[in-house]
This record gives sequence, structure tokens and C-alpha cells, in this order.
Amino acid sequence: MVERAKIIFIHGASSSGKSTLARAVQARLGEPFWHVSIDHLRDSGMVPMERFRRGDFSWKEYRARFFDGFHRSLVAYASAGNSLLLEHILEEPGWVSDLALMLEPFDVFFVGLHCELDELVRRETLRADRPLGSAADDFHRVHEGQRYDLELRSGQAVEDNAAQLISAWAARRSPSVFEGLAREAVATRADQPR
Ligand SMILES: Nc1ncnc2c1ncn2[C@@H]1O[C@H](COP(=O)(O)OP(=O)(O)OP(=O)(O)O)[C@@H](O)[C@H]1O
Repeated sequence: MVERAKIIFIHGASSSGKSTLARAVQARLGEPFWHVSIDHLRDSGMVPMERFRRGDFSWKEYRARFFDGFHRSLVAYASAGNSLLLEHILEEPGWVSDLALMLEPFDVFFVGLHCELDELVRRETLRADRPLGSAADDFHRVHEGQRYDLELRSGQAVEDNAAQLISAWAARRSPSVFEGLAREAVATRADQPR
């Protein structure tokens, strides 16, 4: 029988330190988790970024199907019994309930990673590999109305946050935030006129 996949989902603004935290957690966990991130797809050359930047193709036309495919790929990995360390930004209001429904069969632990705006801007300016302003755009909406199983502050040392995340995850309880969101999404969709 395939083991029920575990998913640790780290959510926070661009430059909040999701990748850094995911790497630290992955290095400490007592079992293998696949670190899944849009960054890896973009940086590996899967997406022809340069051609989108040049304007050969319009990202607006391809964006929805790209993210829809990414979300479905999470289900594919998890269905095969893989545990995932997912870092992602919920850019559209509907994505959280879509994901809660899609990931309903799995054990999802949802982590909010907070970072002060001036620190986000400082990091974004220093790294110089993200469009300036992405972090500030995210800051103003990324955690709005969001509930989490655990909230962390990126101003703390990465190793401390990783240790805190792993011990909170080990002590996680049902119902998780994602279980609650899936139930709410089912109820909301049942109420909608057909
Ligand atoms: N706790 C921290 N203190 C100081 N700098 C940090 C911390 N965490 C991450 N950084 C730095 O901030 C920058 C962004 O970090 P990281 O790539 O982990 O963020 P991210 O949330 O994954 O960003 P994105 O969503 O844009 O890919 C990097 O240069 C990283 O070294």
C-alpha cells in the first residue's frame, strides 16, 4: 500500500526566506522530503524565461496553465507516496481552496513565514535576481486572511526556525488548517448554484 504522503508547505512573500528555510529543514528531517519549488523549474531551464522576457511569448497567456500544471504535479508526486517540502506563493485568491481540495488525501502542514517589509526590500535589492517590487507587492497581501498550522518570523536565525518547524510538525494534530479549508471548500461549492 502507498504511504500517505506528508507535505510541509512553506508560504511567504518573495525573498522572505522560503528556499533557505526549506533547505535547512530538508537537511535536518529524519526522512527524505522532495523540495518542490517553482524556482527549480525556472532555474533549470524548463520554462524558456529568456523568450518570455524578450516578448516572444506572453506570460499572461501561459501563466494559468503553468500554475495549474504545477499544482497537479504536487498531487502526482504525493499520490505516489512522496513526501514534499513545498515552498510556494499563493498568488491568486482561489488557489488556497483549490489546493486544499486537491491535497485533501494527504497530510499537509501549512507554515506561514513572515518578514518585515524593510528586510524584504533589503534582501530583494541585494540578491538582484527578482523584479524589484515583487516582495513589497507580496507583503501587502500574502498573509491576508490566511490561517496556518505554524507561523515563523524570518528575522530569527534560519537554524532556529528549522528546529521550531520540525518540532511543531512532529507534534502536529488533526484537523490541520488544510483539512479545515478542504471541508469549507466542499461546503461552499455545494452551496453554489449549478
Ligand atoms: N533569515 C535570513 N536572514 C537574512 N537573509 C536571509 C534569510 N533568509 C534568506 N535570506 C536571504 O534572502 C534572499 C532570499 O531568500 P530565499 O531565496 O530563501 O527567499 P524565497 O522566499 O525563497 O524567495 P523567492 O520566493 O523570491 O524565491 C537570499 O539572498 C537569502 O540568502
